[in-house]
Amino acid sequence: MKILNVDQIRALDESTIKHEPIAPLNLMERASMGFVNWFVDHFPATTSTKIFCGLGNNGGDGLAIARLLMERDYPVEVYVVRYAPRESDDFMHNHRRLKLITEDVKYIEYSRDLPTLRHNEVVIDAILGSGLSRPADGIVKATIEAINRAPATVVSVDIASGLYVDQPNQANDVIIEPDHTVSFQLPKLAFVLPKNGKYVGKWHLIDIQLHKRYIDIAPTPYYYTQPNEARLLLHQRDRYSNKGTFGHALLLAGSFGKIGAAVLAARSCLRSGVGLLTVHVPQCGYSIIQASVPEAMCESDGHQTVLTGTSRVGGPQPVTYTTVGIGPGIGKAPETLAMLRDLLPTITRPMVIDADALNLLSENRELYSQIPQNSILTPHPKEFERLTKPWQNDYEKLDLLRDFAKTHRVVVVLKGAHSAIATPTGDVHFNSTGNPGLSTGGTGDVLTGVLTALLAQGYDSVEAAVLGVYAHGLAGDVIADQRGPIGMTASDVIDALRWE
Ligand SMILES: NC(=O)C1=CN([C@@H]2O[C@H](COP(=O)(O)OP(=O)(O)OC[C@H]3O[C@@H](n4cnc5c(N)ncnc54)[C@H](O)[C@@H]3O)[C@@H](O)[C@H]2O)[C@H](O)CC1
Ligand SMILES: [K+]
Repeated sequence: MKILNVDQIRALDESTIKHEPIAPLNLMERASMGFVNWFVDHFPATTSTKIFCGLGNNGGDGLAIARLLMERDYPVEVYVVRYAPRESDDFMHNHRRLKLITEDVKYIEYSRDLPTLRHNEVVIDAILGSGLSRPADGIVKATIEAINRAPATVVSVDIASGLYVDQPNQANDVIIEPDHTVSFQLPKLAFVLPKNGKYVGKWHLIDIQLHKRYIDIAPTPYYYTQPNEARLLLHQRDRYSNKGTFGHALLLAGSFGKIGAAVLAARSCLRSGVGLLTVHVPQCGYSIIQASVPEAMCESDGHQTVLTGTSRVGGPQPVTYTTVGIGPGIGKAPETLAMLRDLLPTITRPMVIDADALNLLSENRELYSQIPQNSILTPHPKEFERLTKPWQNDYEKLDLLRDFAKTHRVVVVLKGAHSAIATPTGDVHFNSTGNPGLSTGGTGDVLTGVLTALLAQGYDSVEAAVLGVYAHGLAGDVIADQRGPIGMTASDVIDALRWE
C-alpha cells in the first residue's frame, strides 16, 4: 500500500472529486460517515462525546460527525475553536446543517471558554488536519494542551491536530496525543515514524473510495506492507522439489558466551525453509550446536572462542554455499575482522549482515565497497547510526537510510516499531507487524536466520526482506495475542513462525 505526501493527498482528493465525480461536500460526508461507522463499533451510544472542530475541512468533518452521531442519539457537545476570521466553504455548509438540528454549538475564543473534560468522556479531535502549515499557537494551542491534560479518551480525525503529515515537528510544538487516529484510505508518513508514537496512538484506516487510478500511478518511495501483499510474496513449493532446491546456507555466528545467538539464528533459519544449513562457530560452540540444532551441520573454527575463518578441516568455503549470513554474537575480535575482510571479496551473491558484523564494517568503512550487491543489512538504530552519522529527527534518519541503501546498493532493514526496509533504488517499505515484546535479546538473531533462509531459497533481496520482516513481526504478534508481549522470548518467536 502506498504512502503519499500531503500534496498528493490534496491532489487525490481533487482527482476523486473530478473523476468519480462527487461534490466535495459529499466526499466530506462519506469520510465522516466512515468515521462514525468506526466510532459506533468502538464506543456505545451512551458515550458522552465532545467534538472540537477547527475552521477548515478537518473541522468540517467534525461538524458532520457531530450531526451523524446526534442522529444516532449519542450525547454530543460541539465546540468550534475560533482561531481565525474565516471558515472553509464545506465547514460553513456543515455548520448550517448542524444548526438545523441543534442550537447548541459552543465557541472557544479564550481559555475561559474551554470545558472541563472527564475520564469517562470521549474527545473527538477535528481541530486541524492535513492542512497544518504552522505550529499551533494561541487558542488552538491552549485547546490542544487542555485536551492532552484531560483524562478523557481522545480520537483524532484524520491526523492529530498539530502533527505534520510528512515533515518534522519542532520539539516544542504542541500536538494532540490521541488514543486513536482514524484516517482516510492511506496511511500517512507521520504514522509510521517511531518518534511519533504518542501523537498517533492506534491508527485505523477508513476506505472512502478515493480515485484508484490516481493512487495507482502516483509516484512515491514509501510503502506500507499489508497482509495480502506479504502473502503474495510467498513462493509456492513444488511437490517434486528436494532439499537441494531450497539452497544451502552458511551461518557464521557466535563467540564465547554468545553461542546462543548462533543457536537462535540456526533454528530460525531451519524453521524458515532452508534446504541445508551449515553453522560455523568457534570451537567452544561445536558441541552446543550439534546437541541443540541436530538438523544443522556444524563446522568448528580453528579458534577456541572467536571466529577467525580458519578450521582444522580446511576452513569454510563460502563460495560453495547458496547464501551466507554473518553477525549474530560474533564480537569484534581482530581475528574476526580479518575473517570479514577476507570473506567479503569472495562472495558474489547477496548475503545477510547483522550485529557485530555491521559494527566491524562501521569501524572499517573502506569495507563498504566490498559488500556484495543486494545484500541485506539489519541494523537497529544505534548500529545504523554507527554505519552513518547521528540524525536530528526521524525524517533525517529516513533520508540517511535511503541514501545508504542507494549508495551501497544494498537492502537495509532498520529495525524498530514499523521496521523500515530501504531498497537499492531508494524505496522504503514500512512493516505493519510486530510489537514491543520483540525488543528483547535474540530476536535480531532470529531475523538473521529467517532472512538467510529466504535468500537461500531464491527469494530476491527486497522480497526476502519485506516478507521476512513481516513474518518475524507476525510471529511476535501471535505470541502477544496468546499470552501478552511481556516475557516473550526469541525462541517463542521461532516457534510461532508460519509460512502460509
Ligand atoms: N481525502 C481526504 O483525506 C479527505 C480529507 N478531508 C478532510 O480535510 C482535511 C484537510 O482540510 P484543510 O481544510 O485542507 O485543512 P485543515 O482543516 O487541516 O486546516 C484548515 C486551515 O487552517 C489553517 N492552518 C494551518 N495551520 C494552522 C495552525 N497551526 N493554526 C491555525 N490555523 C492553521 C490553514 O490555512 C488550513 O487551510 C483533512 O485532514 C480531512 O480531515 C475531507 O473531509 C474529505 C476527504
Ligand atoms: K485532527
